[in-house]
Amino acid sequence: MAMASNHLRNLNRISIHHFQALLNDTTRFFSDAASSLPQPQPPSSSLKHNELAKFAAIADTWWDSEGPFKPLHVMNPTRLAFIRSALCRHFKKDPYNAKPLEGLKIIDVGCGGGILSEPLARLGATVTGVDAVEKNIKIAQLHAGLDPATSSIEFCCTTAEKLVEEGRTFDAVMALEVIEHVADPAEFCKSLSALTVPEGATVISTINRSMRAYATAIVAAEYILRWLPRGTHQWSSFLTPEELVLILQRAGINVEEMAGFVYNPVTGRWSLSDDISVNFIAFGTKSNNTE
Ligand SMILES: C[S@@+](CC[C@H](N)C(=O)[O-])C[C@H]1O[C@@H](n2cnc3c(N)ncnc32)[C@H](O)[C@@H]1O
Ligand SMILES: [Mg+2]
Repeated sequence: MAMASNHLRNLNRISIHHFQALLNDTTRFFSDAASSLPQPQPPSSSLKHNELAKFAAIADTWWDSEGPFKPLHVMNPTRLAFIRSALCRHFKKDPYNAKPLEGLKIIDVGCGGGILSEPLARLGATVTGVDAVEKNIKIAQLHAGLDPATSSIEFCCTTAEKLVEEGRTFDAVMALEVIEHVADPAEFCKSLSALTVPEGATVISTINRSMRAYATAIVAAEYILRWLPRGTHQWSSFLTPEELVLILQRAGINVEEMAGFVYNPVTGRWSLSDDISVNFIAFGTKSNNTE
């Protein structure tokens, strides 16, 4: 596992170099300030425009592993380990295979710059990444296009609910660090469920609405350590694990596994833990008799 995460980190380092050069060449692409703002959207159950504007404002830093998305980059090997093992177990795939997710159609909802979509594709999955911010999708396409192993990812600026209207379905649906930014979490979960095939899997990660989360994920991360821009998270928008389990259950998804992510300030690494008091991830499956 250590070797795998070093490999991922190296890939990241190589690609950031090429990516910065490509990004410089395409400044014209992004120079129009208006294009960095989310365009007016038709009414939609999940969109919260002030949340989208926050991500549009820092979109060109997605692949800067020392920038505002550093926590996601550092957390990525840990959350990927959880997803990989849960998907392999559920879909009876060999976790020791070089491409254990081969044959699975996976959607990454709220994919941002593609930090999760890319390693999922490298594990063999057929990946679709969607995000409500156009600029994120352009960055994701540019970055994934640099590597033949990720260039086949389908990126699209859209929402889960629009894909439901189009009748799209996937073996596994991911929404990592997104639900705390949507307008209506219960409706969002219904859309994620509708995108999941019967007996498919849904994975959600988010931040617990606990006092510890207020102290660490907001006060420390935004105001003391300045890992994230101030105002990134609203404590009142967080869901407790119990609330998430309930709204997923009402949407037809049974949560089968949950884990916490815990940060070690000495090593600067995240690890999986039973402690779900701050960051947590839930793996659920859709029962056979729901739509
Ligand atoms: C914290 S980022 C997480 C990115 C990615 N999932 C990851 O964990 O690496 C949240 C992303 O969700 C997107 N987003 C927020 N609300 C959305 C919605 N209703 N539909 C689709 N994307 C949304 C934002 O534009 C942003 O890129
Ligand atoms: Mg967040």
